[in-house]
Amino acid sequence: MLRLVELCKGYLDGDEYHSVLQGAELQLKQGEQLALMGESGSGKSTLLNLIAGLDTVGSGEVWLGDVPIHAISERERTAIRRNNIGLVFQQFNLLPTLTTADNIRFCRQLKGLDDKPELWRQIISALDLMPLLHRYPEEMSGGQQQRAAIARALYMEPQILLADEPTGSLDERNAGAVIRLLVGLTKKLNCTLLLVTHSKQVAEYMSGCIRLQGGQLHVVPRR
Ligand SMILES: Nc1ncnc2c1ncn2[C@@H]1O[C@H](COP(=O)(O)OP(=O)(O)OP(=O)(O)O)[C@@H](O)[C@H]1O
Repeated sequence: MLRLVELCKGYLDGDEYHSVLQGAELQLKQGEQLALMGESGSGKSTLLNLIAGLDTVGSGEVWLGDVPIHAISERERTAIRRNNIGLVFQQFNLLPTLTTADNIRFCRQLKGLDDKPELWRQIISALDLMPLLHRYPEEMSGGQQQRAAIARALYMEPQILLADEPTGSLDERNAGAVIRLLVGLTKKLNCTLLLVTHSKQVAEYMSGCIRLQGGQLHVVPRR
C-alpha cells in the first residue's frame, strides 16, 4: 500500500546542497507495522513529510496505493491526507480553540464520517483521556496532548498512520501502554503503521524495523 522508489530529497544550506535521502526504497503492505529508526538528522521526519505530501520530493516516487503522491497537486495531496493519512507529529497540532473531545473528533468529521461510539470508548479508555475531554490544549501537559493527538489520528480510521516519536513526551509506563494501544488498534483497523522511534524496546512491538542510514533504508533483521 506504500511504495517508495529511489526517493531523493535534499536542502540548500547557503550555496551548498545537502542531500538527506539518496534513493530510499520501501514497500509496505496494508496493515503492516514498521518501526523507522536512525540517528538524529538522518532524515526520518523528512521521509514522513514526503509520504504525507507535506513536502515535495527532490526525485523519485511515493505511491500510496495507486496514488502517485509525488506527481499530484498540493490540493490533491491535502485531500488524500485528510481522508487516508493519520499524523502524530512532534508538534501535536491540536487546535487551541477546541476541547480535547472536539480535537479528537475533528479529523473524523473533516473526513465526513459519523461518530463511532464503540471505537470512541475504546480509544478514550485505552489512552486514559476521559478526565481530560473538556480541557483545552493549553491546560494539558505535553504527554497529555500527545495522547490526544494519537487519539485524534486513530479515531479518523486512516489507511496509514505516520507517527514521529509518538511516545517522546511520555514516561516509560505510559509509553508502553500507548504503543500497545497503537499496535493493537491499527491491527484491528487494518491500518498500516510507520512509526519513528529511537527506542529498540518500542521497535520490538512492531512487525518489522528499518533503519535510515546514509540516505537509504535498510531492513534491520530480527534477532
Ligand atoms: N526545511 C529544511 N531546510 C533545510 N534543512 C532541513 C530542512 N528540514 C530538514 N533539514 C535537514 O535535513 C536533515 C534531516 O532532518 P530530519 O528532521 O528529517 O531528521 P530526523 O532523522 O527526523 O532527526 P531527529 O531524529 O533529530 O528528529 C537535517 O540535517 C536537517 O537539518
